[in-house]
Amino acid sequence: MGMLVDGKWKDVWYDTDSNDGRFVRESASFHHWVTPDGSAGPDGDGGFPAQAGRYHLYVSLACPWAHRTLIVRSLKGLEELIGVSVVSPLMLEHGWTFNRDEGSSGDLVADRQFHHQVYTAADPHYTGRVTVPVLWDCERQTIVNNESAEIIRMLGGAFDDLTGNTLDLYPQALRADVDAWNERIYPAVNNGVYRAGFATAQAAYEEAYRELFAELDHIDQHLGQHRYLTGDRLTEADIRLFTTLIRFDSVYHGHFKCNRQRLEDYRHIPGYIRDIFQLPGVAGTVDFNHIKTHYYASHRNINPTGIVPVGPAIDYHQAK
Ligand SMILES: N[C@@H](CCC(=O)N[C@@H](CS)C(=O)NCC(=O)O)C(=O)O
Repeated sequence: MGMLVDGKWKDVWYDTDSNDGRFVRESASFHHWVTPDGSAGPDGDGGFPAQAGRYHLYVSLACPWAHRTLIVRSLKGLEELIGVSVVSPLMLEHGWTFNRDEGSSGDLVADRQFHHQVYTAADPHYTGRVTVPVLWDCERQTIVNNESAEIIRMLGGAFDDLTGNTLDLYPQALRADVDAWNERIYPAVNNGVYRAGFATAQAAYEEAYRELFAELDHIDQHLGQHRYLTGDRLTEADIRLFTTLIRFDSVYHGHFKCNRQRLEDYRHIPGYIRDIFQLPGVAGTVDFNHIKTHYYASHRNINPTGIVPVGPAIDYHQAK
């Protein structure tokens, strides 16, 4: 685990000391946009037209942020257009690395050894964290974007003329509602589990824990009346929430001490998780071996033995 400083790898853990023991997630650094015709995206730059075979995703199957991009790639029928390289689940002194062990693919673009080499290929003087997901442009040999929220938005629309897929995960009429859910779910839930798990002070942990379960209670209540967050239509807000929920009972409940209760003990959340898990193309993106191995065996400051728990035994294929 570490970061790049002026293009050089440094093995350092997150700095929580300067924030009273709180984990503060760094913002992503690459914000270019793929657009249907290469015209300028929200960043104001153009030059990234949607084309089959041009873009490539670097993901970890363990990572909830990267998982969002795999689900949207699948739901939007982009498997043939956008390739994927899967890193090793272990993230240790070199950060994310490439190998071809169980479920990992190696770097299918340039056979690199370390994921940080993808970043220095884009910017030899890059300073910052080296994260997944990354959307790579094989033609310009650079990182288009490394923010999952933006990548799923692009995958959700930019390639529609090529695929003919019209599923709209950010429909105009629901945008305000989707934005509002995203805004409350990111700090309390998506990042909330990390704020609890990576806290290095009791008060910081408890603050995150309280906000997390208050929001989960709210969501459970809401799902008593609605199939999805914004009503009867699946949107990107559901996908963003799902990738945290599917990891919760296996990892966050124990490893990150988010243990007031399991999600399976809620009334409506278990059915919601299964609803999304069982949508065509979603279950194949979920890999509990990578998920559990990554968290329990990579964060040695939290779990020094690196032992990966065998359970829990939860069947997401069953109706609930
Ligand atoms: N804002 C980013 C966050 C991505 C992120 O933090 N990914 C984690 C994996 S779950 C990572 O690569 N961490 C490595 C690090 O922080 O050094 C996104 O949503 O794409």
